Amino acid sequence: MSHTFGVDLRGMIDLLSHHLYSSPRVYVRELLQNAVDAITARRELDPDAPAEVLIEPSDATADGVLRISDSGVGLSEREVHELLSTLGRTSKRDDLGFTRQGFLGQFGVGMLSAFLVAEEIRLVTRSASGGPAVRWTADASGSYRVVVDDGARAEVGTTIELVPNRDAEHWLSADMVRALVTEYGDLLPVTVHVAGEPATSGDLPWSRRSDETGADLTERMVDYGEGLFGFRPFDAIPIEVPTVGLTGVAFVLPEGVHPGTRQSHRVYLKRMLVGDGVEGLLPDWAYFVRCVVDSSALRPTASRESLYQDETLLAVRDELGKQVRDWLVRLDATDPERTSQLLSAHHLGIKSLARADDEMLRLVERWLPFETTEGAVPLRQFRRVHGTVLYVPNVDEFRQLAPVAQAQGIGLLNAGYAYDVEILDRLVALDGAVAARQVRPGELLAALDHPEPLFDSELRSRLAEAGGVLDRHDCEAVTRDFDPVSLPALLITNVAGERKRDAEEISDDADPLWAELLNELVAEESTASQQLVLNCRNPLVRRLAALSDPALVELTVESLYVHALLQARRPMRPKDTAALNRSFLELLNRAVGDR
Ligand SMILES: Nc1ncnc2c1ncn2[C@@H]1O[C@H](COP(=O)(O)OP(=O)(O)OP(=O)(O)O)[C@@H](O)[C@H]1O
Repeated sequence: MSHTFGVDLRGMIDLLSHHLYSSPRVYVRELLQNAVDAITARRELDPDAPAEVLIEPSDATADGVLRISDSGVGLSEREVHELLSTLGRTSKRDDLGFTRQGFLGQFGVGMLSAFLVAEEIRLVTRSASGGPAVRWTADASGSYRVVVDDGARAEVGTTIELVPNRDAEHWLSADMVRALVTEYGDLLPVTVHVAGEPATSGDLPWSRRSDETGADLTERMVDYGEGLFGFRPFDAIPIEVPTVGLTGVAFVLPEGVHPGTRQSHRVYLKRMLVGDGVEGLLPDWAYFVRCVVDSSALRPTASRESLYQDETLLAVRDELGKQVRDWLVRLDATDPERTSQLLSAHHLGIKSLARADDEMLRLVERWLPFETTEGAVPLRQFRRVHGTVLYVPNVDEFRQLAPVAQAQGIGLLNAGYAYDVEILDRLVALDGAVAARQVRPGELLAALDHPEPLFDSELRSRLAEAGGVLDRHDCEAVTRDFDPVSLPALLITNVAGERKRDAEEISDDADPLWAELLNELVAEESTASQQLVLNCRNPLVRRLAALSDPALVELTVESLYVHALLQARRPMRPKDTAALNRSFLELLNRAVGDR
């Protein structure tokens, strides 16, 4: 046996009025929306019908109720029962349930928001389709009365009265109502009067005025943006997506916006404000852009406080992203100075875009300074000098290798920041392998000179005497001659050594065939995972070769290792910290003991 769901009206009213909307303030929007829709419906029948919305706030009426009157299409007695008194029923959808063009409402629940501030709603209406005037009164408990009262109202249209809740009176006062009407309805095509004064202007601020040049419009928009945000935008870009009746302006923020900041945009739908914290209108990379737009076809969620995330919104997001990007490319062609300013303010978003967009990549290549051994230089300039961009993908490694590379006349680029490596990879994909190449620290070794043999063998014997001090740190000593002279030693990772150690660990418990294969792969070369490259030009290293006390040799070698480790900013393992303490205290001891 089948049953029909029962509905507890009081519960529904509570749910919709208190939990759908985030604040009681939306009651103004819902009433305005109904008044404007009613006028739209009447004008479909009679284009010359008056278009008036008048609001008398509760502190301006003798009986303390808020009154809103419209010259709209009105409702017949049957419509009052069917539309006003049935939850979810609306006159703003067609027979197939699609939203009717030109109407703001669509869900058939908005009227209930009046219960956020009112304990009773009274409505008097006369329909444009004839019939007597009707009174409808509803209270928050979910009961309503309908009375036919032809004397209640002479003209076609509707007047709604809200009897304030005891603790919601301030929401219905003149100042509040005027502020809310202007906030939500400023762009509405129908002028709304509050206490006899117009509270809306009806103009889309971004529409070009007849006497205005493009430059004037931009200037006015930048002023408008400053009024909205409290700071002067970098630029204002006109945007338009005709397929969804969208027009507006995208403001490029000046600087200091964090890439993690949520983008939020001011969105109007059919000229009624949805909100100024609406998300998802632009791609994530455009975090430095804020839009103000109006659309006739994007869909709101039922609360009308955000946009419905559908295919259309995704398509609009792509299109708006494209328009911002095109503006950037245009800016680059017409005003390079400003482009470079913009890039330095918002490099992260633009870099992220460059990973998949060739024009953006060229822009980044041309303008964005990268840290290099020659200072902050754009990629293109660096390529012009060095042919190939040699880079290290790690900031600390760059800091360590840069002075050495620089002294040898090798240009090195720091690709250790977000998206750098991907950008360089893309450059290689476009321009070929000659464009950029990652440098392994070991490669730098090959560029360094070998020391003079006599000194080398002397130093090596000292190192041999120092016994296993470097072995303990899984490190092998390498001797080279290089600049800067002031740098005694350089610690680099030995990729081959690391691979060998991993292979050994794996082969311990791998099947014999696999182990053999691995060992073959890493058979030759050193096993240590780090190399301490001693600079034979450095005075301290030179003195090291001449030391006769093996304990002092060991102490010096370990101190040089720890110093190089600190320089390389590698994470300190417990045994490294122990070595640091040991060598530091021992050096101190010797220094103090000598006195
Ligand atoms: N001022 C008015 N004049 C004429 N009809 C009205 C008026 N206010 C409400 N109505 C009728 O009552 C119906 C229900 O209104 P309600 O505000 O609850 O929902 P809606 O406007 O249809 O949709 P939404 O929930 O999206 O606002 C409307 O569809 C409309 O037919």
